[in-house]
Amino acid sequence: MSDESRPAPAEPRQDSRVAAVIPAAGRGVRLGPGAPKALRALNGTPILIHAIRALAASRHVSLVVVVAPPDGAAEVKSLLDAHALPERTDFLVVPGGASRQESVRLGLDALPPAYDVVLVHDAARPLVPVDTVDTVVEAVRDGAPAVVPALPLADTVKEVEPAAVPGEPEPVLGTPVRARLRAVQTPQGFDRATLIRAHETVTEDVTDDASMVERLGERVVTVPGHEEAFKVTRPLDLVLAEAVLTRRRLNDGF
Ligand SMILES: Nc1ccn([C@@H]2O[C@H](COP(=O)(O)OP(=O)(O)OP(=O)(O)O)[C@@H](O)[C@H]2O)c(=O)n1
Ligand SMILES: C[C@](O)(CO)[C@H](O)COP(=O)(O)O
Repeated sequence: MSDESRPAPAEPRQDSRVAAVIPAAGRGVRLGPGAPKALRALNGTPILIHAIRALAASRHVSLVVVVAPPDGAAEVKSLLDAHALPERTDFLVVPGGASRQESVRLGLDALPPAYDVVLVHDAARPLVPVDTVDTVVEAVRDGAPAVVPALPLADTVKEVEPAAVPGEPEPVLGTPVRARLRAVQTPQGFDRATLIRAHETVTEDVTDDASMVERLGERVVTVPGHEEAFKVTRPLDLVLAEAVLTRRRLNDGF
């Protein structure tokens, strides 16, 4: 985008209303057979309920839009009724789509007009601390059109030529400088109009919402992520999530 056609930098939006869209429609194939991942239990409570509570814990978030498995909206509504959630937060449930991108778009379609800041948060990141949520909101309110929580990498990363057959050796093409790399998490926070424009414009498959905004040529910034905001993807992640909850209980003294 040329400098002339690029929109002026966003103004701070301190009084903006904040909604969270929680895509929860994935199957959880990498977690192994069973119910859709968001509906599986973590210490006896569905992963989705942990994620909703984590977002609703932020005093900034006044609406949570849950994007349910395509045939699971009624079940998710019952789950929300059955679990204690903050009364100051409104909830909507919509059915999701075949990809994360489509599910997020369906969640955005359901957003009432009053909300001008949108967080997109994976149900699969049930333990994100409220301070991380608040940091993302504050950065958007301070004028960033797109904000991602990010952490430095512990591993060295190689670019490879992916093998046609999984498990076969893969030629290494290069080693990006690790100090310049970040692993990004959710919630990712957006100026609503920017995120909607990104979803209307970008048709390629991407793995997060911020990369759609990057493709518009808009500014995306990072804020510090948190190690407890990890994504429950494989079975070992559930073990880690249970350990984190145990540590929190011990730290809280009950
Ligand atoms: N069609 C889809 C696919 C994914 N998601 C959501 O996007 C988030 C991140 O996706 P991921 O962790 O990859 O979940 P799954 O797609 O369920 O995992 P897998 O690839 O192992 O099946 C999850 O909260 C998931 O529910 C979604 O709402 N709709
Ligand atoms: C959005 C995300 O959580 C950022 O790290 C991630 O890209 C989701 O990827 P997935 O393949 O859908 O798990």
